[in-house]
Amino acid sequence: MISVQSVIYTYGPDKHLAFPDWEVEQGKHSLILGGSGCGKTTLLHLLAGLRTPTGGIVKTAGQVLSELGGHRMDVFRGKHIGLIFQKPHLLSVLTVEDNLLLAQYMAELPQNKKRIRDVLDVLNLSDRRNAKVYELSQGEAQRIAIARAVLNKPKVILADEPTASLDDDNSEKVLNILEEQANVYNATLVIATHDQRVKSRFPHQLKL
Ligand SMILES: Nc1ncnc2c1ncn2[C@@H]1O[C@H](COP(=O)(O)OP(=O)(O)OP(=O)(O)O)[C@@H](O)[C@H]1O
Repeated sequence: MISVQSVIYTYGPDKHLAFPDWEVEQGKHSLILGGSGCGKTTLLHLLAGLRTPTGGIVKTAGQVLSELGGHRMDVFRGKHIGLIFQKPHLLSVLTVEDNLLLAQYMAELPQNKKRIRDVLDVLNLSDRRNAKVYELSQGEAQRIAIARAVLNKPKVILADEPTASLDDDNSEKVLNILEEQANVYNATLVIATHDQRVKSRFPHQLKL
């Protein structure tokens, strides 16, 4: 579950963002919508604990994030929050498997190659396990980023414009996988987007 109460974020003297109060129950899916510059990415960063609000309370996976700091926040994020960005942000010189091992390590979880194989299987990416990331297509790399986001069975999945750079086919695939994976783990799924192809699929929406 996530919730945002009286949250403001200040980038500087001239840039104050105020967010409406908002809640998404455990296992539900929602979109964050709004024009360019309205604060969609900022809100996702607040929900992921990548930024600290100037005021108000952000709860993600039932945890008030301001109660966690530094290293504890990093481990909490690694264990309970799956993050997907517009670009995959994988380490391109490493193999797919090594990128996923790194995600387990960062969350202080034991190395579990079987779990990695299982996730890659589900996403139809088993044959790419030993490929270097720079050898992947854009669509494959985005699906690996989803594999990494769901690897540690997070309670919340946050995706920032996950389909922006994809064609219709890959966009459809990525949305199906995101929804399926969120359902399998009963994770709360939040997608920030202005992609029309995404808007029509999710009735629960926050407009900024
Ligand atoms: N690091 C920063 N320093 C100062 N201002 C920033 C910074 N990051 C974002 N902003 C400003 O904060 C506002 C919200 O930015 P944000 O990236 O959250 O919007 P967005 O809705 O995700 O936009 P887009 O759809 O174009 O990606 C914008 O006006 C932006 O210029």
